[in-house]
Amino acid sequence: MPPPPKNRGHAPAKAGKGRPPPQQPGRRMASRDAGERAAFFARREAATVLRRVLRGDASKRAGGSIKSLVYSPSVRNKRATFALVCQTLKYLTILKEVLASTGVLSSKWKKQEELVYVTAYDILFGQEIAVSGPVEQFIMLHKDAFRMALEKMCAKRKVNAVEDLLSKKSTVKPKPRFLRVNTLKTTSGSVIEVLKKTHKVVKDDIVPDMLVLPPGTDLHKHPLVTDGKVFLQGKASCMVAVALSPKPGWKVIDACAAPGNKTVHLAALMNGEGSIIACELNKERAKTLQHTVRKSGANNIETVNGDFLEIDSNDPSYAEVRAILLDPSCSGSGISTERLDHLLPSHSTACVCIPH
Ligand SMILES: C[S@@+](CC[C@H](N)C(=O)[O-])C[C@H]1O[C@@H](n2cnc3c(N)ncnc32)[C@H](O)[C@@H]1O
Repeated sequence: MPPPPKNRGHAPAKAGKGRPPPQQPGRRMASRDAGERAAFFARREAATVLRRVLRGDASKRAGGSIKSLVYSPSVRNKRATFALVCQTLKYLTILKEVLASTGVLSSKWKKQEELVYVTAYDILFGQEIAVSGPVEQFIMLHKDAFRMALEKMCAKRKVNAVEDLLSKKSTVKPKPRFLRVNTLKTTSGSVIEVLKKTHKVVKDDIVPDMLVLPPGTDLHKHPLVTDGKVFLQGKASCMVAVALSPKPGWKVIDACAAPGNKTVHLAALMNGEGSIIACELNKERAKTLQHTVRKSGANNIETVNGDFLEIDSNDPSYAEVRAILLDPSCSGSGISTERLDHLLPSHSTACVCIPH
């Protein structure tokens, strides 16, 4: 028998499409209300991301990674949205089988099937739902039928819990949280002193001034990050500037620079001495590059919004250039574990495991 779902099955409130219902009078727990409303919107944001991810996967075209889609400016509740997308993908084969076996998906709901999957995940395996719209009402209406279908699946496959239906292939070893100390502003020793009060932190054994923290450590809002004293940069990304090993005083071109993590890493390795010309073709990304440069405190970087291919190599101002860092595709974005590709249907053909 599958374990009982965590939500307690509140009667769904009436709501318009895409809009949560008004707050119920008499409720005292304002923060809980806010959390429920945030969850309502996170389900919609997760459904939009899921649609793009699944379409990209089905068409075998390189769409945006889950992370890049979630971290786009249009997504407000990034943390909850990311968790919902990943969890829904993990349970997707089971959810599809449950919905198919109960035969409740009319053409109306098929048009919004990603929202149905996300909401079904949230109601069957996730949190208690109180703030609801039409899709929540639809899932709540059929919740008992879905639970029975889950029980039948477990019985048929001779497993005790729904989690036992999940493929072992769908889990990968979580990666540590890497961060790079910006030596233009601080030292590894100072950062370790601050972080060790709250986290387990060690120095990386390969990349200088890289620190390693446990997987899942969230430092996005930590003052060290917001002040530009550390950059949340992956290990592979940091190896590039280290491999180039620019010396203080060199003149270097970063040809494809935005968002600028490697540019400012170059500046740190050069101890802020010499000069870096950072080219970025895309206008919006050039603004991000400028922001990264400002945050790093480097004052030897000239940003250029333009095509590095149009640089006139005969121009005497480039005569002194000692090295070019060329990173047209991100060192991390092509790695399947970074992109969480293992969660996609095309990577998990045997997502439901059937014991012999
Ligand atoms: C993978 S990203 C670079 C990441 C960056 N090195 C970092 O570590 O933060 C590639 C960037 O190159 C830019 N780009 C592509 N072709 C370019 C060109 N011909 N000239 C300048 N920038 C270009 C893209 O707009 C994109 O922002």
